[in-house]
Amino acid sequence: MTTPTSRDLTVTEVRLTPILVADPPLLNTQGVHQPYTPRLIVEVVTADGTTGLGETYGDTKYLDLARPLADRLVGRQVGELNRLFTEADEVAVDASQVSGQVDVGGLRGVQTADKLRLSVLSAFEVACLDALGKSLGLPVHALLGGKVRDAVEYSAYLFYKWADHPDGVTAEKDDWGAAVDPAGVVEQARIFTERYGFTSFKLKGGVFPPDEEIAAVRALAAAFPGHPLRLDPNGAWSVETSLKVAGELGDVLEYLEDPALGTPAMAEVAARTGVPLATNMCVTTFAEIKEAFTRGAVQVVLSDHHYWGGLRNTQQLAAICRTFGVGVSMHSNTHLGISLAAMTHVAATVPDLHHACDSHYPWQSEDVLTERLTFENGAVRVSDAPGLGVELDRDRLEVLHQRWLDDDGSLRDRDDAAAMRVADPEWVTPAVPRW
Ligand SMILES: O=C([O-])C(=O)C[C@H](O)[C@@H](O)C(=O)[O-]
Ligand SMILES: [Mg+2]
Repeated sequence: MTTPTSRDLTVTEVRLTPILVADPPLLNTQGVHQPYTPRLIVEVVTADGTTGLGETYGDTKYLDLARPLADRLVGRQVGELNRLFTEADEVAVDASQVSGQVDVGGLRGVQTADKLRLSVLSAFEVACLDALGKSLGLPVHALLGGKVRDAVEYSAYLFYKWADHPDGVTAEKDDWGAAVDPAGVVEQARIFTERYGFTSFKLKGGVFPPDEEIAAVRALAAAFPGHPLRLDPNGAWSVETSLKVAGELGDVLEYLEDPALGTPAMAEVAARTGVPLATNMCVTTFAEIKEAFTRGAVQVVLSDHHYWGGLRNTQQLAAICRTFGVGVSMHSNTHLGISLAAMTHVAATVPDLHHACDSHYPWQSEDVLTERLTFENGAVRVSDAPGLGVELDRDRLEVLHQRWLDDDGSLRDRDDAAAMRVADPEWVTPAVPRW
């Protein structure tokens, strides 16, 4: 009989490294992406020398919470995941950071103290699971109950886009070219299929008047007949505009994502169209589920382990969705490979995942991993290596952290409207509904 090796999984250190990563000039209803976007890399180190990795938003209000939460983790066992949540509840959130605030990109739904805590906590939970998995020799999906699929399908995340950031702005060059009309969107979709094999397409809308976006989706439908298509204007439309778009695109859309803002408007749209509605804006917290589901406001919830508070909460969300007959898939914000790995592990464990998940990863030319994750036929293979199955490139981390240190503060909080004002000084965040 073999004696189990004793491992000391006490957390001895939590390293927090804010970084700025290159982001192309992607357009959304708020404005344009900054040339560099903030992320926070979390490393949880245990007494047996294992390091677990996590990643979350890197804006100041997330960083301000991360330090007190990290301090509470030291001395705990990495397996004490439930306690993370009770500890987090005790960390105060500055009310001015949340009350009445639109989030940093204006795109992530309601702001609450709890959601802010959960967004930070998600990175700690993932890092603890990574450390635990590495130490036990088990992949994260096994710690979550095991995978039900070997690969997770993602969709091409199409954006209206300028060829370059505005003149005079320091930025990394990208090779995607511009996409500001239907032909440009179709060309971008072709590049996505050639490079990554995606077969579903989501267009980020709310940028141009709805007729132009309808034309772009029609052009996609003609170029990729029968492929699942989605359009997401981030709540930029009125109920009547949403219904007009649903009427014109109903035959080609897999779903319409957050056409109008908030549960009442979504419920009204849902009641008057047969096109399924998806959301990552009106249901982003457990508290919002009851009203939205009982009113039939959404047919697909796009989970996001960052703002739902980690991988296990994502599984709980999926179970609630299943109970109500609501579909589940995944939302994505500008993220790196650690989060893509985490998304892939949890997605692999969700039995009824019937839609390809979103991922911004192809837009992120920079990462902190020794090896980038890859898409094959539009899917990421589920790693069976211990933990998340990714490795930190400390030199890259240092370079991207140095960029954050060198920044004068103007890029440390994502602000798409401010980035737009560089090109158009008159730009103000559009009032909603915009159309
Ligand atoms: O609704 C969505 O899918 C998003 O908000 C994803 C991203 O935030 C995207 O819109 C962006 O970064 O411009
Ligand atoms: Mg969305």
